[in-house]
Amino acid sequence: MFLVGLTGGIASGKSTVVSILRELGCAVIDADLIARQVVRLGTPAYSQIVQHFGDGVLLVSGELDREKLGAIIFSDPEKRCVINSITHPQIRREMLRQTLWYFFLGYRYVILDIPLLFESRSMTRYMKHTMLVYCDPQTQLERLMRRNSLSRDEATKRIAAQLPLDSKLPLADHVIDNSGDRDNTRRQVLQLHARLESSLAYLPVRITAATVATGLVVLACGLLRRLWQ
Ligand SMILES: Nc1ncnc2c1ncn2[C@@H]1O[C@H](COP(=O)(O)OP(=O)(O)OP(=O)(O)O)[C@@H](O)[C@H]1O
Repeated sequence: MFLVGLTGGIASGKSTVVSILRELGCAVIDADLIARQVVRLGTPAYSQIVQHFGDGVLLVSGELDREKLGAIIFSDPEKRCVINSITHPQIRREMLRQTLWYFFLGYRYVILDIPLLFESRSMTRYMKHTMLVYCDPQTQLERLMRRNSLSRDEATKRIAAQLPLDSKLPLADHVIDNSGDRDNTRRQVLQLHARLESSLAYLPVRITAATVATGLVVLACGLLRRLWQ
């Protein structure tokens, strides 16, 4: 098995591409969803964040106020480090757990949907391939304005808060250009999926796992035989 990191920019079409991949039966791990799950009420990360930042970051329901936390992360690098040091290990652990699950289910490759893959850098080393969901700046702006009912100015500000999509192009192994219609995007996704499915890159991990498993079985059999003698 091998890992494929999927990324893009705000409103570039990541969810659209992920839903096509899921329709094709691909294994997709959603980093954003995991990031929300690890800070749910009652989780260890939730308790640590409340301990550190106080009740001021809570909603009346007792859940974390994600907007407030987002503002802290955005404006204060030191506090951002604290929040990351609390949440990142939990997020990685859950990603690893899901990856292993898909490995045991026999998937050849697993897609990790990580919106800030290239910004955070630490995850790229685990990816055999990276996939960028791209769309041209004008289309990105129009889609963001339409989807979030934003003015041109507001949408421009949100896009400017991220690395420009064009600067991510040279970092990606594969680019899905989502500037056109959905059928066009679907065709590109089908092509890439076929390429990844036919790749033999999944073999080394499978062979290593099979060798280790065989070794463990032989060892266990040897030990049992000794115990019986
Ligand atoms: N090829 C396309 N043609 C027309 N509209 C599209 C196309 N791809 C995506 N859209 C629309 O553009 C908007 C953004 O797409 P999507 O939600 O997939 O992007 P995203 O990268 O997941 O966004 P974000 O990370 O900001 O949540 C949505 O309203 C979606 O319906």
